[in-house]
Amino acid sequence: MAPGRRGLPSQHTWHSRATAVLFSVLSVKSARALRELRRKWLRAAGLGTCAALAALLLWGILGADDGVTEVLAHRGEVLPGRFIEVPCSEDYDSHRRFEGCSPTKCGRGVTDAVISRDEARRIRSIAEKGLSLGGSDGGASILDLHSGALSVGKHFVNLYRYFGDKIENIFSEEDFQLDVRQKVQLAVAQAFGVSASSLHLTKPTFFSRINSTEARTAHDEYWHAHVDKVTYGSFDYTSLLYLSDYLDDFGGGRFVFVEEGANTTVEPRAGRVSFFTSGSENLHRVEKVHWGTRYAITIAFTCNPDLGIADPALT
Ligand SMILES: O=C(O)CCC(=O)C(=O)O
Ligand SMILES: [Fe+2]
Repeated sequence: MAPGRRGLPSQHTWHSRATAVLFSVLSVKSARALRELRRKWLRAAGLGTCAALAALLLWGILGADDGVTEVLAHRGEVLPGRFIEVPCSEDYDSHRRFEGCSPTKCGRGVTDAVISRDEARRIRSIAEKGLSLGGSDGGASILDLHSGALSVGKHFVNLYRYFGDKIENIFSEEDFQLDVRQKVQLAVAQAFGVSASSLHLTKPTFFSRINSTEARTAHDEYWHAHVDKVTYGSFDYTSLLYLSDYLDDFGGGRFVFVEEGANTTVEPRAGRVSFFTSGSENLHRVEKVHWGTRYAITIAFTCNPDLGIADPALT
């Protein structure tokens, strides 16, 4: 062996060492890369878990807010009729009873077979015409064709007084000749086993238009749970005729029967009639409308002939 080369690593040995160094550098690098990858993966998994937990929490909060457990009427179905009986509250005992009319059978029903979608469209155009004359500054406007009350800004005006004879240019005789009241009255009477002639239209019976504009006055706060018999006094049977479609015309705005742990919704659909006895067995509210415009009519019936009103007419 040449002395000069003693002690020097052979090419092979050097190469091996270089490879070893390279490998150890690589293995340090790859271990670091692996650690980095694991850290990234853990971070992504952690973020994913957090997002899933947040979504669950949000869903829980929103779900708890609505507490909806059952849908009495889906927007997409066409119901010939659905009726759920519920025990009557004692609310009717503190009012004068009218035999054969005051509720002894209580409950709630929905039908899509009483008012056609075409009728609903015509009625909606009356609501649109009337409400276009005014409208609340907040999200909820009403038009009561019987009393003439119309939301304007933060108040109400009397449509008939305010517009006088011009009203005849706005509404046609035909607008007032729709026999919606009569059809709804028959459906309500039939469902509750009372005679239609014992029911009388009562006030307020009104069109409502709701959008997502922020409330300005208490009149705009339509979303609070309430009992119609308490709120309106004369009501024995409440009916609602919907004039627009949930999720096509507006979002939010479902009707909710409020019960402990078992809320039930009615999803509005043009032509859908929802009706129920007006006592606290049917505590209810309307969800806030998030987008679009929701049109409906509240048509109320009383058993007390003294509290009855005539059908709206051009006065
Ligand atoms: O428009 C609705 O769905 C409900 C209205 C209501 O509760 C009422 O007018 O008392
Ligand atoms: Fe109500």
